[in-house]
Amino acid sequence: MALLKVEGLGKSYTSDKKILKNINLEINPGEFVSIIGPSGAGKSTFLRCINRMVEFNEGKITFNQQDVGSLNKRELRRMRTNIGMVFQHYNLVPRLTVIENVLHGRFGYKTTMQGILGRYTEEEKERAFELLEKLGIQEHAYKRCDQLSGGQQQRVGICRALIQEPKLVLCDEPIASLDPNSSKIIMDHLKAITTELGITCLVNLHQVDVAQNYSDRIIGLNQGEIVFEGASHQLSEEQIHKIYGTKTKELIIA
Ligand SMILES: Nc1ncnc2c1ncn2[C@@H]1O[C@H](COP(=O)(O)OP(=O)(O)OP(=O)(O)O)[C@@H](O)[C@H]1O
Repeated sequence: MALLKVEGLGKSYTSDKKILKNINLEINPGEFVSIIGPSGAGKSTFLRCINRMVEFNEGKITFNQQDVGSLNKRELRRMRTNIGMVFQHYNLVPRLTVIENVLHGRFGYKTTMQGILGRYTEEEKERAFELLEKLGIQEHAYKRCDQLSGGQQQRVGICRALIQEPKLVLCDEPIASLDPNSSKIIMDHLKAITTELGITCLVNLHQVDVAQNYSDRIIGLNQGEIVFEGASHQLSEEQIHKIYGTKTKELIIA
């Protein structure tokens, strides 16, 4: 059974323009799926509709057998503990330490007061260190996040998402601010750890070659519509042209 089912999804921010148009798709447990498409295609909007960071106007989203659109505030908060997010600009608290930022991923499980006081169990702290170790940054645990490189900060962002014990991780252009070396490290880690933990991953990407290298499946968005959906090896030059409206792959990657 699909972990995520999207039916007839539509989103407009203003009355004169539809950003997402009749999006239909299913994501199965354990899949690694990339969404590609030109700037403004609606990739971020789509990702944000899934956990209702952005409210959608039309259609239905079913996550983990729950009708996302019908959840009240409290139910939504509970559902969001099952969905981790990784952002382009990491969204860490720069003046806090690495370990504190990772533990923030447990916020959804805490009362407001526990969260404010930073009350975490020994088990949670141990898990945070385990994840930092898996991502190769345990030696930085007590450094302030703003002392780390971009690639290291993104690894903290991934640890923070994973400590939630999510069923799904949504990654919104996780390597857009990184150089090619750091990008490879991040994608390798993301793929390896989500595979190891059996976590489903939905990733917005600008780089077609990266999507092809890491994904089980690729979804191509153009002007708010799905214009391609298939296994990575099915993405031909012609399909890429259709997604981006360009003639060569070089133009897209540049
Ligand atoms: N909060 C908002 N209010 C109004 N319009 C918005 C808002 N957020 C996004 N948009 C518009 O929606 C369209 C799609 O934006 P979105 O960020 O989802 O695209 P994208 O494919 O992720 O683009 P990029 O790759 O550049 O991040 C754009 O035209 C954008 O200007």
